[in-house]
Amino acid sequence: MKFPRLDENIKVVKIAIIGGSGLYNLEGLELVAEVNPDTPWGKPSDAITIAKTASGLYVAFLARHGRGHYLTPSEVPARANIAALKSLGVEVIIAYSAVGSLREELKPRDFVLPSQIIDRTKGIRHSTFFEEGLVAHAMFADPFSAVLEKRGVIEGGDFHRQKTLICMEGPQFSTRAESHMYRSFGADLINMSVLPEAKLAREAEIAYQMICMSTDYDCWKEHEVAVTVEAVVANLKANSDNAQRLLAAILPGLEQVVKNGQALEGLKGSMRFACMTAPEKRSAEAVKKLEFLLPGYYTV
Ligand SMILES: CSC[C@H]1O[C@H](OP(=O)(O)O)[C@H](O)[C@@H]1O
Ligand SMILES: Nc1ncnc2[nH]cnc12
Repeated sequence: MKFPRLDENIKVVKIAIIGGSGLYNLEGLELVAEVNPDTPWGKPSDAITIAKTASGLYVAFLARHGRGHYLTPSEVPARANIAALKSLGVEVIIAYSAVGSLREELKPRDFVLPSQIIDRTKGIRHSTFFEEGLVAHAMFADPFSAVLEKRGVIEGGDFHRQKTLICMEGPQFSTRAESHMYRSFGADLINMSVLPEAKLAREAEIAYQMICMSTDYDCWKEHEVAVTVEAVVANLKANSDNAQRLLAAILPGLEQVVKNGQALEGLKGSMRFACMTAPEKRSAEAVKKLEFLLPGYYTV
């Protein structure tokens, strides 16, 4: 399908959805444009589609692994994805992810809102916008947006809440010994995608929440078959209507939060003060790149 480029009628797109494994398109909304912006960190995973909601707001959709799933979790150009969304005006990202469950009570096809993250990626992913002459340290103690919970955007009993998500490198799944170790760490869920996406959203001052769809019990259950892609995909397919319904249910709350200017509570301006590098020591090249993301923050 062909769409017009983002035009002057669409001035700003404040809400974005990142689709993970099995979720490659937005359904039920009128698609009005498609963009594929260049950023100082390259091109995003795929073209970004823009849809219009019933109340006239615009929503961007980006497939994390590309439509057709051609990027491994480690190859996802997370900096370009976040920078491209920011350049459209995005203030809130809802990111979907297929996850393994490390707890009996988090059953396959359940939806889970994680509140914490443990990093088990291996340092091979670009995980910051601040490097090479411009140093900043973002707060990340609470990695997901408090505003979305506080303002009742994501409410109701359909979710497990307050769970810890561990992010592994992949693309291979874990060994049984690793799966047991992650449980002993206190992790409840496992995926390969929340990092560096969540860190970069924080650096870009975008409110970010991941919605996890449990697809398997990984491999910690000694006498049960270990996770396979077939099992993950079967549960994702069975659950795709629920995922789209859930999105439709939270969109009005998201729209309210952005309309009321509440999305960036506690975030807006935070990266100005997180910068450590003295103005005269800032690399011109780094400042130029950061100007794309946070205009006016670091220019001297
Ligand atoms: C298809 S199983 C492993 C794969 O699924 C998850 O992807 P996403 O988070 O984009 O839904 C997981 O993180 C792995 O990348
Ligand atoms: N068991 C698992 N490990 C890592 N990522 C996953 N995504 C879905 N299931 C997973």
